[in-house]
Amino acid sequence: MPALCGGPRSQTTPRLPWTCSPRPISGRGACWVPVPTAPVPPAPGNLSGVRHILLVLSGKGGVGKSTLCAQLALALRHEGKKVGVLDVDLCGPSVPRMLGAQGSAVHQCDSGWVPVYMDQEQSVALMSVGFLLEKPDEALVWRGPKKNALIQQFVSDVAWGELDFLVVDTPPGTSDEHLSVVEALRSHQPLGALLVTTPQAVAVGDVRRELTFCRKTGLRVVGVVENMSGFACPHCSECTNVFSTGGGEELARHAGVPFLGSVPLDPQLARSLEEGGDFMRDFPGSPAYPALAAIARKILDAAQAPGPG
Ligand SMILES: Nc1ncnc2c1ncn2[C@@H]1O[C@H](COP(=O)(O)OP(=O)(O)OP(=O)(O)O)[C@@H](O)[C@H]1O
Ligand code: SF4
Repeated sequence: MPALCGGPRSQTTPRLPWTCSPRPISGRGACWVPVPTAPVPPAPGNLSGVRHILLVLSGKGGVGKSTLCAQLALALRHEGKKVGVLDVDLCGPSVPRMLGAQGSAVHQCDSGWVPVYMDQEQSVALMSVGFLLEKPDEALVWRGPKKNALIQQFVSDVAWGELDFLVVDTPPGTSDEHLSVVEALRSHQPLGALLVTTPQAVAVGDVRRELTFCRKTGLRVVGVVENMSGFACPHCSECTNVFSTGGGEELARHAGVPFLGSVPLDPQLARSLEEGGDFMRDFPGSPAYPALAAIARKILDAAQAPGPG
């Protein structure tokens, strides 16, 4: 693992094309805010210690991509893996809040940006534009080239160290940012995509477009997950299908890709996400827990299976 600066941060300027300036963030020291100065060349990368990269995609907003990213990172950690979470949902970064890291600052050291670690063992590392904003609810109003340059820099300039998995949260849809992240990551590691949908037909229709995106960009589809698949009552654990159900499984079968499982709407999960807690540690008896744990195990199996991802 490359040496990360644990002590006072050095004031090394990151690689071109960025110029960086230390900017104070209220009550929590300085963070480095990148300012693009030129078109971005392909970077050699800082991902040499990362074994598997999982891109989490959905065609529609609000279906639970960030939730799945955060919880699968925790579930993989509970399986003894070292995990990184890269949040490239630049306009709606929610992973820092969900993992209780909101308000943390990114530091700079000789090997690049030091991610924010969730624990002393450094078993979950996070990088998000949310750490670079002066105010957590500030909007990033940038045009495509600047966003693409920041994504490139997240890939090339973060000192991830040794990771078993890097889970990447993306914006909804198939935009420029998706192409940028696929291009930026492609040369580094075997890459797979996890497609998230909800049971309603519209979300399933949108996820079909994600499947097309994966085919066109040569991304291996690790599997489909159906989220918000029924409401799990916290009192009796009865699962009520608020919407239709089974759409994700049918879609996966139709597309010839694995179906990894269904996660119910779970009030305990919602609360844990709001509070930034460790759901996989704190709620082993809750209805969403076995579903998430089983999906994480299938991802581990997929990572061990021969193939491009
Ligand atoms: N299975 C679940 N049980 C309870 N609440 C959930 C579940 N999945 C997601 N949520 C809640 O639904 C909301 C939307 O989820 P999330 O932010 O993960 O979606 P997203 O697809 O990442 O959204 P965006 O497109 O805005 O990035 C969040 O408030 C989250 O807490
Ligand atoms: S789901 Fe129905 S049966 Fe279960 S506690 Fe709620 S109201 Fe009662």
